[in-house]
Amino acid sequence: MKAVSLSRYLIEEQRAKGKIPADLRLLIEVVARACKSISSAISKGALGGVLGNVGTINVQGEAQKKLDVLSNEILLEANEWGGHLAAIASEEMDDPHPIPHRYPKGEYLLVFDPLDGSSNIDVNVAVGTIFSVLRCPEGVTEPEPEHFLQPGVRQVAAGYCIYGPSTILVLTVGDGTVMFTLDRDLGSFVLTQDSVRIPEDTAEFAINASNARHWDAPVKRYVDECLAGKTGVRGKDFNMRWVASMVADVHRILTRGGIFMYPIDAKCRDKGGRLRLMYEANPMALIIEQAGGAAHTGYERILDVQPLGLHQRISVILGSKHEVERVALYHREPQ
Ligand SMILES: O=P(O)(O)OC[C@H]1O[C@](O)(COP(=O)(O)O)[C@@H](O)[C@@H]1O
Ligand SMILES: [Mg+2]
Ligand SMILES: [Mg+2]
Repeated sequence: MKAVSLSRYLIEEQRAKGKIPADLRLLIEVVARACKSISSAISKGALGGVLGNVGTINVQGEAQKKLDVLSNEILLEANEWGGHLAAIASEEMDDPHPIPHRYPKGEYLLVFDPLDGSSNIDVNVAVGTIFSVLRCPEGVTEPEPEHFLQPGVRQVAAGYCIYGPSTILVLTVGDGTVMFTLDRDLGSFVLTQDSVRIPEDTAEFAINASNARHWDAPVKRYVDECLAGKTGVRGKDFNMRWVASMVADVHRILTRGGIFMYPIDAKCRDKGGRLRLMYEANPMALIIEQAGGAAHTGYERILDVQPLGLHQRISVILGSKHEVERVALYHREPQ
């Protein structure tokens, strides 16, 4: 069977379902091209001089890694001349980046986490890029931060690229979730999984257990019940995994099911949570829902949250549907 490249897939989707306008297709292709460059830089490791810190602090107050900065530059450079965008926002930039020579029809807003899982770069563990595409509101010529503040349901596309043993691009345009693997010999992303489906049940959970003493009661109850295994109320043993790269933890869930939690807790309550709404929670929530999973804060569906800030943080509980529903139920029940 002939390999289906990302470009061919997008063109066929555009023709068959009219789902992907030409501008959006080109925008996704530009992002994918940038991800190939990031993948290449990462694979060089110490030989490419890309490990370690730069010595600067980003808008989140976190030390920037050389690869955070480089990935951001690669994505900016690729997209600012693409002509399909009105503005770009990133984890690594305080404010939106305007497009210098905006094509009159540049009607999209691109938001990204250029390098997710930064703490794993120097130890050679999988990292990734997460992106979200929104429509620029009608009549807006110079987008301001407020124009990005649209609930996740309004995303027209979302995806991530994981740089692991292989480089895989996962994409949704709101019509299912698909995966492409980078063929380094051909230099192109090739479709390797159509219609990704997450099993509704699971016996695997992911949470940073070092925060256990800060957790709220519903999360503690859920994890305690998993840990009790066969002898507890769940009547089955659970496995636990935590990569500390959201892309890698989400990728495992898309591949074999599971639940991922970075819930709001006493430690991060004043910030609203740990993970970022616009370029981590929202794109991942769309990808997960489009694969039959669920994504919740514990109190509401992530995609329904009205963002209040570009770099807003939020509680995240996502993955196998029945497990996410169970955690949400524990949040509703009186403790
Ligand atoms: O350090 P912790 O608590 O394990 O947090 C890990 C989480 O932080 C993140 O690395 C944050 O992403 P960035 O590297 O883009 O800041 C997530 O990918 C991951 O789920
Ligand atoms: Mg991240
Ligand atoms: Mg990051």
